[in-house]
Amino acid sequence: MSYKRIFTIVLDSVGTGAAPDADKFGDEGSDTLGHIGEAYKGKLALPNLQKMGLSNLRGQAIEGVPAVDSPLGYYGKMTEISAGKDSMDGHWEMMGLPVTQPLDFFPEGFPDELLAKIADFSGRKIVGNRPASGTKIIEELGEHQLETGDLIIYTSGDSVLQIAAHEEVIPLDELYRICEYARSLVNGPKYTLGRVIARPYVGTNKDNFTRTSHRHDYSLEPTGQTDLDYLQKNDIKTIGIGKISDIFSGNGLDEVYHNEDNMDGMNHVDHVMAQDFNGFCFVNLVDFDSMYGHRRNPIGFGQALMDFDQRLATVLEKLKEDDLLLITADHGNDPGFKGTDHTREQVPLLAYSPSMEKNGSLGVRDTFSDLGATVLDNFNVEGTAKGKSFLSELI
Ligand SMILES: O=P(O)(O)O[C@H]1O[C@H](CO)[C@@H](O)[C@H]1O
Ligand SMILES: [Mn+2]
Ligand SMILES: [Mn+2]
Repeated sequence: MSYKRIFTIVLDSVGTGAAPDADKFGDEGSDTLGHIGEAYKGKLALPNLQKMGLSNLRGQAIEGVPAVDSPLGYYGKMTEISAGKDSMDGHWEMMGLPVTQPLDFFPEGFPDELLAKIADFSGRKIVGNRPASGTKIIEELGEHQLETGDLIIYTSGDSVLQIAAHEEVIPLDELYRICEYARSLVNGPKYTLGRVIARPYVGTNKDNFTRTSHRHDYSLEPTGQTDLDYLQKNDIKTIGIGKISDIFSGNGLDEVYHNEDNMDGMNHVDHVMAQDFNGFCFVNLVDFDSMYGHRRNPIGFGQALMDFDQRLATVLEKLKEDDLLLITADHGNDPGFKGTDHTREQVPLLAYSPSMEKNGSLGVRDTFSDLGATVLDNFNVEGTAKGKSFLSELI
């Protein structure tokens, strides 16, 4: 059987337990879903994800979300082979391009030489220059920025250079120009960074600074062809919702929607589901990560999962016989864990189509690339040859 439309929803950072190589990242014991369940003390309710087998795929069920006797479809986990644990690593790997060369990251701050160029280009001084939480650093340096117009540059455990800028001090078009310039400095060979991120915010003082949805990610150009490119070349329609287009620098996508937030993302999913097409719709919902994971807020994270779960009900209802829905994640971001960085975890893999006559386990996949391999297999397209299709297991 082949499906006419495949929808893949990436719940950004919704990991399901430490990966076998978590020790290399200092992430042993991390478990995003498990620790959210614990924080809710049995009150987490995810009826639709539960029906799909969200706890069946785990060794230990999420508190409040028991495993079910007969899941709707197929369930499993995927292990990441990429060198990093950022969104880019996860999504590129899903699309057959694992990031095997570690990218640069700067736990001690960026080299002076690099910052001097950004200061020269922008005519602004630079403050910050260290790993930090984005909300904490604007609390700390935002008022200084209001007074001086200095740029706030910071990083994290990921390969990222982030520029926080008050929208009324450094207007968006200026911020975006500075970020584009910074991007041009970190495309290798000397410095290779996964992402430059514009982080605009508004507010009058440190107690009310709020980041806006005008965030923009400038990713490294994919270093090779991805499954998206192969699909597109073979006239299979490709649609990106949320930050998918940013992550692939627009490559391999026929149609693109940006999200204001998760619910807006689900509106886009509903909109695309109402269209008739033959192809692949790749969705990223980032609020889990940016609003709750990095903020180490398990209650907010759980609420965002419950909100998603409600919207999932409509998606499940509207799926057609020849549609396939895949739900997964790109890395962990355990809100019960130390620090504020992503966590190296395995990710859930849930597969459902109303045409399925059976259910069962897809096991633990050796790489996220199995997802892209399955999509290519379905549309009969030759691609990167990374990953192993599980299409024939879905019956
Ligand atoms: O703390 P904020 O600014 O949300 O930053 C986070 O967002 C980046 C991209 O996900 C991560 O690398 C982490 O630094
Ligand atoms: Mn991510
Ligand atoms: Mn993140």
